[in-house]
Amino acid sequence: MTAQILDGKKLAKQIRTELAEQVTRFAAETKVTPTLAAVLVGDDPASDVYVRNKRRDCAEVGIESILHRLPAETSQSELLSLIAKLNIDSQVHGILVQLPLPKHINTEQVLEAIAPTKDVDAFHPENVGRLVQGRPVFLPCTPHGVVELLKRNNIPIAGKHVVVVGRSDIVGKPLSIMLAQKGADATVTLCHSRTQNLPEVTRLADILVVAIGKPNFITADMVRPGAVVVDVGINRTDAGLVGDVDFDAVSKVAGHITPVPGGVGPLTRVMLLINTLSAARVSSQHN
Ligand SMILES: Nc1nc2c(c(=O)[nH]1)N[C@@H](CN(C=O)c1ccc(C(=O)N[C@@H](CCC(=O)O)C(=O)O)cc1)CN2
Ligand SMILES: [Mg+2]
Repeated sequence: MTAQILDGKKLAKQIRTELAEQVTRFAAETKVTPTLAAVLVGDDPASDVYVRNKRRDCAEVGIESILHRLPAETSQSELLSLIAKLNIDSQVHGILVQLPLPKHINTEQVLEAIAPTKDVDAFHPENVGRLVQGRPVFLPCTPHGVVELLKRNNIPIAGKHVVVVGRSDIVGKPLSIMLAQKGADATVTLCHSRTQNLPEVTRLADILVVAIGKPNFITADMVRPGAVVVDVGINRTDAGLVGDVDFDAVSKVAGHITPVPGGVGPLTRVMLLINTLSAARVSSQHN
């Protein structure tokens, strides 16, 4: 068997085309251009690429983006005061602080300083709480990207057993909550580094989502034949960019599989655009 490829790059392009029309209509009706402030601290090369790509996506759909590039030595209070300024700037609808931040910065405190109404990453505790309670304002970008990739490829989720490997705040934790929520209705198992007999558990999955940051960790024997495999990992190795799934081996067993690159990553970026437009809509209703 050869798995069907879930092409995130193509789908992201299609959603951006839809979004461009929505942004044009919104701007015509309100005379407001949705605007994202991107905060990049330090010189992590990967973060640099991600922020550049996000800003290119914004330009493509008609969202304005403003880059605030700060040196690695920026202090906690300098960063907090920039966020305080962006919070009260009525021209700014969304604030994105690219992670990871330098080690000396208290990331939790920074994320909590972003106004929840401008928190287009949905990392603020208020937005995480709203997600858990099933009344989100913004959905977190990568988990939303995973769900959209499944839905738009007509992969049923309701009643299916989804095994999520990795319990990060950005991916595994929120994704497992979203999938178990009413409306998505999956049965979810969340696995992590202390899970016993991991291959036995992953083999139970109708849909296996992996987000652990370990190159080629998921091997063919860990996947039930015909399962849907979603690889959220992005690992830079000597062999280039690879996911958490051994793509060549697993694609011989799985029914569907996402590639890396070109799978979940491009959808993560699209969901940020959706949240920025949504933040601008809410803000214009209040003005
Ligand atoms: N503030 C945030 N920081 C981080 C997030 C996030 O959602 N918000 N997630 C990751 C990084 N990330 C977005 O910021 C991200 C990573 C990768 C991609 C992507 O499109 N990947 C491409 C490959 C690009 C490459 O060559 O590296 C792909 O998979 O095809 C998008 C977003 C941590 N930080
Ligand atoms: Mg820190």
